[in-house]
Amino acid sequence: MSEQPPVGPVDASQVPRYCGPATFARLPEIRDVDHADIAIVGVPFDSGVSYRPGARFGPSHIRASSKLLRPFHPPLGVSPFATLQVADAGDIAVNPFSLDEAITGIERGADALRERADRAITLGGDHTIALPLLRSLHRRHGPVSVLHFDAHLDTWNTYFGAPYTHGTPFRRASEEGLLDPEGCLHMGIRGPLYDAADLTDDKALGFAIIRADDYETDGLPAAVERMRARLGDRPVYVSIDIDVLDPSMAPGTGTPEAGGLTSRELLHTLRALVGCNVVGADVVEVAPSYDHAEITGIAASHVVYELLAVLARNAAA
Ligand SMILES: N=C(N)NCCCC(=O)O
Ligand SMILES: [Zn+2]
Ligand SMILES: [Zn+2]
Repeated sequence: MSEQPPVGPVDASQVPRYCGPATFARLPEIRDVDHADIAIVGVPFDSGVSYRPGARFGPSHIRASSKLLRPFHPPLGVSPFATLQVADAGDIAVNPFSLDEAITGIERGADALRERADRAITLGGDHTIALPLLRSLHRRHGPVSVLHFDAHLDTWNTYFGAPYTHGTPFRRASEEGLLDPEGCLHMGIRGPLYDAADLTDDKALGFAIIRADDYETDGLPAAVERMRARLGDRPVYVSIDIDVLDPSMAPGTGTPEAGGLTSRELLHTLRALVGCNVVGADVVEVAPSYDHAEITGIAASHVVYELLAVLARNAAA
């Protein structure tokens, strides 16, 4: 952290919220600060989707839905933007016509951003982007625990013979040795699979599972306790597919599944990461064309804010 107090968001008592800037939470752009503790960066890319497209517009939608965020987070008793220098690093612009080039471009963009910011929270984009982000992170941290919130496993092998898709990033990451197989965990899994073997394959890749149903049968505190026990003090990458939420609370997404978490359950679970070594995060699969009244965008922006509050609380400890 630098000596100067952080440059914070535009003051909503001076400049109404619906006036610019278009950055996340009306924060400064990264070029306006010396160094950022946390960068918010967009990856507007959705060429890896298997069903509804549109997550390329996720970053701008989440930013637009983040204007009402306020400075103080009561449950954790922190002011994230006053504790940490958070800045918006804009978007990593990648090739929409070549998955291979896009994946290399995202990795290079993430590497370059690390020169200017200690950690990044990435706004997707479809879930394909987690693979290059994990490749980049591996260079700095070695194998990490992935804490993966999603309706879907995303450890499938290929789609139409293609290895890089939004349903396959964590299988590729595991094969490449990017993950700590003792510490990876899916949260919120539900819905139909292709085959029972999907689950045995997933387990062999190093993932444990807390299902959406477990929230119902065992309750939220048990889910949180199991999560913390699995993560321990390992470096954790938090990957949040917004479709982990029930479609009623996140309609704006490409592969919705009934029976998901409430946004309250998700925010509460994330809050329990206080004290964990969170080294990076993404929020993916927000597809605004299927959203209504910014329901999904607001959920995603609060998810980012919750992560920022956790990181601020950890930094203040
Ligand atoms: N990563 C997300 N959102 N979805 C993966 C679903 C892949 C499928 O169509 O089976
Ligand atoms: Zn999903
Ligand atoms: Zn996913």
